[in-house]
Amino acid sequence: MNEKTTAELEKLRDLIDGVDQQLLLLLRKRLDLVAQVGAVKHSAGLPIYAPEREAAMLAKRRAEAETMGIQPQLIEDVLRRLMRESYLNEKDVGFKQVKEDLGKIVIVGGKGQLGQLFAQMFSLSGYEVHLLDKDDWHRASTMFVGAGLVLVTVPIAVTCELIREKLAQLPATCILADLTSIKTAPMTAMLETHRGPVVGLHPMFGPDVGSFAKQVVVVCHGREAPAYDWLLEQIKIWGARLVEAEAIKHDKAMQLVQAMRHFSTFVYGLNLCREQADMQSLLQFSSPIYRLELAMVGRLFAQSPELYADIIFAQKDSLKAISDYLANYAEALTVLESGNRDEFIRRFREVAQWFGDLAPQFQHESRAMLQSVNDMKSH
Ligand SMILES: C=C(O[C@@H]1C=C(C(=O)O)C=C[C@H]1O)C(=O)O
Repeated sequence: MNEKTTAELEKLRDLIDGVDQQLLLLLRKRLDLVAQVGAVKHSAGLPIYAPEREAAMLAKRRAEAETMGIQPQLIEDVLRRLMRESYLNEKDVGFKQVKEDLGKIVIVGGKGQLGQLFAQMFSLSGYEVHLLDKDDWHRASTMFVGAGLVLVTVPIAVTCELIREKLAQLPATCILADLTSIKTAPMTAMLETHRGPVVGLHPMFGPDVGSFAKQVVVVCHGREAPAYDWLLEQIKIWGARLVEAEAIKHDKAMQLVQAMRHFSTFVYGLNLCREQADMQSLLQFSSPIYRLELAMVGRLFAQSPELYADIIFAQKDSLKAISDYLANYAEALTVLESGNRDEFIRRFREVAQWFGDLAPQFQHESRAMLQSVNDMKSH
């Protein structure tokens, strides 16, 4: 670089630094305004997440961007990232308490990660929360006196037994709820053990989400829905979307959504390990999609093996879903072995047709994800 270029670049870079500093000031200002919105919502008992407001705001800003010669997607990306920040910050203000005369909430398995997350959300909403963990059963009967909600969030393998053996003496008006990732067996156990209101919940996210905004919670109705309506309302105020489901249908979906997928991910990792794959060069040569794939596989092994064993072993019928996958894999392999390229293409088309409009939609979605993956690279 000659001196002139250096000087020119330096001048322009100073100006850019100035603009970025102004952006910071504007961000500070926006965060403060959002905090005020949070306070207003808190006192009015409004949900943290306002999808209509977001859609209207995004549409307006996109149109304005267009007239200014800015890619609409750029402002949309920036605003969506800012809105994520808003959910996190609004959360700190706390939430409206929907049911003020509930009495205690006891979280069984309260020291687990999901238990702690729910404990935090209930506390932020003004409820009196008690945690009951493995070593606390000697105090359980006193803890259950005056409880308005007992929420079970223990490993799947012990859920039903624990419900039947330990939760038979709850106050009659107390709500019994669980967060287990299968629903049929725990629902049956709760309904058979407790005479009062029963509801099954399955949060479709892990404990590391910063906020409930836009997250999905599956609801399986048990008994006396009006008694636990406030609980569903409360979860909506936290920003989550509730999806009602029949326990059997939910469990069937989980054979694919959870058991089959986690098991395939496990085998993918197992294979990399057995093959002694050279991770450094895989990373070096990775395209964005492969980087994302490695991240999704690798993140499994950063988590608890017991948790995943529980999820995969939870339903006997998952074995069928997984065996079918293996059969399809083996059969597709024979196409490859026979060198029948036309047959491969025929099947490819068949699957593409089956995906229909979803295939291009997924391509569009994944493009944005892949760009974020690439943005995250620092060298
Ligand atoms: C700030 C608000 O709350 C949330 C955050 C928004 C934002 O950051 O602009 C917009 C809508 C809400 O999901 C609001 O309702 O205006």
